[in-house]
Amino acid sequence: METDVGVSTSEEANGSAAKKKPTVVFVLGGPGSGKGTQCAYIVEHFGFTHFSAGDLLRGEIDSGSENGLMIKSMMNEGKIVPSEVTVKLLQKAMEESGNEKFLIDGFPRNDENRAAFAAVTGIEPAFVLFFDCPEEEMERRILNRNQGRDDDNIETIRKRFKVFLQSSLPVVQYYESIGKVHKIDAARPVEEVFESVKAVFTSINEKVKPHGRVQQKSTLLKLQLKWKMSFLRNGVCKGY
Ligand SMILES: Nc1ncnc2c1ncn2[C@@H]1O[C@H](COP(=O)(O)OP(=O)(O)O)[C@@H](O)[C@H]1O
Ligand SMILES: Nc1ccn([C@@H]2O[C@H](COP(=O)(O)OP(=O)(O)O)[C@@H](O)[C@H]2O)c(=O)n1
Repeated sequence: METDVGVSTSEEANGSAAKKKPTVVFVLGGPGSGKGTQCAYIVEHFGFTHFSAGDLLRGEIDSGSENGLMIKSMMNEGKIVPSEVTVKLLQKAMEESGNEKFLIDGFPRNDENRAAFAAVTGIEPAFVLFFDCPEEEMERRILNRNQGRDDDNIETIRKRFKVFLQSSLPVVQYYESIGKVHKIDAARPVEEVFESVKAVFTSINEKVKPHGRVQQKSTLLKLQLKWKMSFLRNGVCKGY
């Protein structure tokens, strides 16, 4: 079992004493692309805590909260629930978890989600996993899912696909434009998809290990500082 994935924050890389922010990986993809399935494997191998925005919203409905009815009717229409509600649920879940590495699945689903999360938590994702899957395959998977979800009917599924194309894909494109997306071909058997996912997490691990680039750079800076101090103390500091 590999557990190491700790994606260092800029604070860590600079060696400053600033409070370490949690590592967040956003897991995106159309409805039925296999986000939840793959997250379960990632948790098992890499020690993340997984939160599904959809599950948190369904939990809110089941808890009988005052937002429950509003959430239920929006989900039944395949619409995106206001960010205020979803971000609050995610923030609370992260705070209560005791972990500092999170997979957040099905979020952000639109630009409002993305901006609200950044503004409220101050956290930017370490990277984004994007499960790329053709619509016909996603539709087949959802219709076979059998989880008794009210929104897994053909009419709502089509609405969710439309919302995905209009609102969620632009978020993926935004993260692509800043080089944060790892795109995975999700139209393969579960085990094959996970091999690709594993490769992403393993390569991130490699980059932040003691002999990785980030660490080497900060070690070099520390050494340079040490030399300068020693020259200064000995009064032979010329040209530095
Ligand atoms: N690679 C795959 N091939 C075939 N079926 C899959 C694959 N990944 C997931 N499934 C199945 O498809 C359905 C949707 O997967 P799920 O993980 O719930 O998707 P999402 O979280 O993206 O909505 C589930 O019934 C799941 O067992
Ligand atoms: N960030 C999010 C995530 C889900 N949702 C709602 O929850 C529904 C189900 O999302 P989900 O992630 O559980 O399931 P999939 O559509 O990915 O299969 C969405 O269609 C939205 O109505 C939301 O409003 N905002």
